Amino acid sequence: MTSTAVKPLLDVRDVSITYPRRKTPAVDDVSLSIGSGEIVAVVGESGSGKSTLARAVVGLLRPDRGSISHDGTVLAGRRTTAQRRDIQMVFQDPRSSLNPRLTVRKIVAEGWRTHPSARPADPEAGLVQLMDRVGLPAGLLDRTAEQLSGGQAQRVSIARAISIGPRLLVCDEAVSALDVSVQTQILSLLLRLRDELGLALLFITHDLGVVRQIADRVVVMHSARVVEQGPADDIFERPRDSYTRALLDSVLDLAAPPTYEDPA
Ligand SMILES: Nc1ncnc2c1ncn2[C@@H]1O[C@H](COP(=O)(O)OP(=O)(O)OP(=O)(O)O)[C@@H](O)[C@H]1O
Repeated sequence: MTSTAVKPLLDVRDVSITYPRRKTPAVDDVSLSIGSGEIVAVVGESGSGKSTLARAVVGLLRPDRGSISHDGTVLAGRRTTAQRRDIQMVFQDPRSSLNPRLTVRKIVAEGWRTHPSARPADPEAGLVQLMDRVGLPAGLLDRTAEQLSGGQAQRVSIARAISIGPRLLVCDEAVSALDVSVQTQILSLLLRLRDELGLALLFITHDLGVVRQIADRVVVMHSARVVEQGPADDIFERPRDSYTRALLDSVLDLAAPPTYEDPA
């Protein structure tokens, strides 16, 4: 009997990263994979290594050990234009990741300069379509980034990221700076983009409530290492690791209904 192994879109194998002048690794022997159209959340407390891992996946940092493969090809050395195009990042705070003086039009079309093959035949129609995809009126194209609300700015960041047709979006705390109601709207936008475009997401967050809303699979990090990973339902309903259980308990405490004392 023959079997054809499906290549994951992204495969992180035994990756370790130590920052210069640091004694302990920021990421220690981490492995995870993401399939096409899959949403994988990496969750853990501040300092557990999540952002370092995200930066390595998009090529901003190079692992000291282990490998990162894209579509079955190990990403070593300089990435090709196609590899860079395929993995895009959305940052935490759209107000600091977007140039406040640039118009939305300039920001969203920016990627077409470095990736001309992604430029649509009719760029203006392409811009209007991208705005529609992220739920913004085309009338905002001539506003500057500083004139946008936080939620609008994060939608523009997402439009910029998807303008060149990536297959994987790395979202590093992409909703943490937003109000809870705006968070929910951005999460449903990301879920819709997964359905419409087949986008995969590597979703970095410290917030288990966010993970519950969006993830197919969850990777729990603690002190630079993966302590547990699996389907979201298993992690939430049958956590095996004591750190995962403690994380879940802390959220359950927060979510517990308030108890009122009878003043009488
Ligand atoms: N540029 C850097 N130089 C040296 N050490 C760093 C650097 N960036 C992060 N670190 C250290 O690496 C470890 C992991 O940090 P990282 O930012 O990846 O964690 P995190 O889980 O994303 O936390 P946070 O949500 O607070 O960013 C921490 O000990 C942090 O202090």
